[in-house]
Amino acid sequence: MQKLEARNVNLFYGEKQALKDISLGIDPNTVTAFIGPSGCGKSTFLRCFNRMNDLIDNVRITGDILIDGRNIYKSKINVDEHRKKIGMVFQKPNPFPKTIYENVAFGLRIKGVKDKSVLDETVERSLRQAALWDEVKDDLKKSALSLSGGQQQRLCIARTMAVEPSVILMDEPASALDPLSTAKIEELIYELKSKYTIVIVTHNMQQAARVSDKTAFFYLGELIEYNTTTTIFTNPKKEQTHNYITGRFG
Ligand SMILES: Nc1ncnc2c1ncn2[C@@H]1O[C@H](COP(=O)(O)OP(=O)(O)OP(=O)(O)O)[C@@H](O)[C@H]1O
Repeated sequence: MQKLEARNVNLFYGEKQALKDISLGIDPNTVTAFIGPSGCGKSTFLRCFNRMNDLIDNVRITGDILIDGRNIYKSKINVDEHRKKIGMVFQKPNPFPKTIYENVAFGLRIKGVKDKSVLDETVERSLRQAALWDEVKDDLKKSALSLSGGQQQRLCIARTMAVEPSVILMDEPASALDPLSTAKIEELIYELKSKYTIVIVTHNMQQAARVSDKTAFFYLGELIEYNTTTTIFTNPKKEQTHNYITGRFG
């Protein structure tokens, strides 16, 4: 079964249609990149998968979004419960002004977990998965805000993983980072797909080519082409995709 599926999704901000009849399926344990010029709807589409667009006024969505075969817009699901299954990492690292430890433990504390050994284990496991443990293990009581931007972003990934989502959505997770931190995030994305299904919005085409299995190219709210990343970058079927990846627009 596909992990994520969109069927004929249309999205309107007021009168303005931002997504036009988008259908696509994403297999579990893969990395999928959404690419396309600014304003083409990549982030809007990404936000459909955790119902984050619900938080924006005047948004109307038609069509179906399925996660593990379950329609998340139609069935009577608990949206908060659902969002917990879907982790999200944003463009700018957004750690809480708390200690490194408390950032990672946050989701569990909200769930009511109080057992210190459970919290300790989860914090360590999540920081290891986010390839940050060795850098911070002696500083867990320090403020998360004392970390570098790249470390803060890995901390946010650890915080996301601590609550064990099955899907991680990433909206330009490395665009605010230096090349070394970007490389670390890319390595991490590659490793994480054994456990998670990852969808990443990126402006960086080399990044899409490096980390993703499949790539979806969007233009003016339409999904123009969706295929294996190798095909999109070496043998695209549509002229618009070809023009975009060769830098003729966008
Ligand atoms: N909250 C909003 N209210 C109204 N219109 C919006 C809102 N968010 C996005 N839009 C519009 O929807 C369209 C798609 O925007 P979106 O941010 O999804 O594109 P994008 O491809 O992710 O762009 P970028 O690469 O610049 O982040 C744009 O025309 C944008 O102006």
